[in-house]
Amino acid sequence: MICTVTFNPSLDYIVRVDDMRLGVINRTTYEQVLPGGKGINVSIVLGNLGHESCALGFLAGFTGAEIARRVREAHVHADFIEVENGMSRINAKIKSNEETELNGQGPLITEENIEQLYAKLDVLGQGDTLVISGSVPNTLPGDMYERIMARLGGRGVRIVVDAERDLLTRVLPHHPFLVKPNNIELGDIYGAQLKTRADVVPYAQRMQREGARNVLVSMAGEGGVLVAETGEVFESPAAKGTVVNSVGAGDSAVAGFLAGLAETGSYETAFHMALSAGSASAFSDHLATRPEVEALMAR
Ligand SMILES: Nc1ncnc2c1ncn2[C@@H]1O[C@H](COP(=O)(O)OP(=O)(O)OP(=O)(O)O)[C@@H](O)[C@H]1O
Ligand SMILES: O=P(O)(O)OC[C@@]1(O)O[C@H](CO)[C@@H](O)[C@@H]1O
Repeated sequence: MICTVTFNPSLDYIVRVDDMRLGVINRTTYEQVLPGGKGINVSIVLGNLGHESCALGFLAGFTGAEIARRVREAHVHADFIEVENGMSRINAKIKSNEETELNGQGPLITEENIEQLYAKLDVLGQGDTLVISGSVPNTLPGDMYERIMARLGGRGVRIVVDAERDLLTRVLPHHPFLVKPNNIELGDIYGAQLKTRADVVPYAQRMQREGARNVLVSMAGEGGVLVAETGEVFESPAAKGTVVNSVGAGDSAVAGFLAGLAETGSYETAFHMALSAGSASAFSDHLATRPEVEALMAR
């Protein structure tokens, strides 16, 4: 069984604005609303690739109800916890001359809500995979991911973490199965500017020495690097294409990696499926579908 946890789901409000300017009224030329949050995106792409998963997390208010409806519409098994205070966020993704994102804070999650989540996670055991990704609402302590890993430790659950800074570094001693920083996040952690795939390799290896079993570093149009637990290092440029919406490309890469590994047991194939799923999402206005991923892999 694969489960994803999204502490802070969102409705992603994606708009295009010609020549966006601050301090004036800007009018959109295109708008779209999608269910979002990193774990939810991973679940949707896993489903598109033919792998079932269960989406866990916290939802609140009318936005929460709409996120749940849209996740179910995407045929993902959802088992969210409804919280009482506040509302799930609406994250604005503004596409103009540059891409700008405005991500909200999210609702208040109580200790009781966390206990409800633990109860759902306690069924996981040997052979199961848990993906925990994205930010946590700022009302929660910064060691949430670490606490989950400590609780599940020793049960044989493969844990995948896609998060920034402390949320990520604090889980490394618990030996996550996979971490997926992008090159900028990896560079921020180690105080380095990582522009090329060659720049990234030693830092990905360092993150592996600090505890991660597999380190997948995504690099947008530059492709990515995988330092696998076998000791192998894979690197590849990204497929060429026209970017339509890259929101969720990183989550698609995580889903592609898990699907590729489950199907073939090969880290090399998993790596290429990860990059292809990321690019397939970036090249369309929806998250990657299986035929789109296969077409890019064949290239
Ligand atoms: N411009 C692009 N051209 C081709 N492929 C892309 C592009 N942007 C992203 N991708 C693909 O998607 C993968 C993940 O993208 P990226 O590194 O932007 O993830 P991310 O920073 O985690 O993104 P997000 O947080 O929006 O999900 C890349 O490794 C690449 O394979
Ligand atoms: O604020 P977080 O939790 O770090 O990121 C949330 C988010 O930007 O990540 C997804 C893309 O990866 C979007 O669907 C969503 O809006």
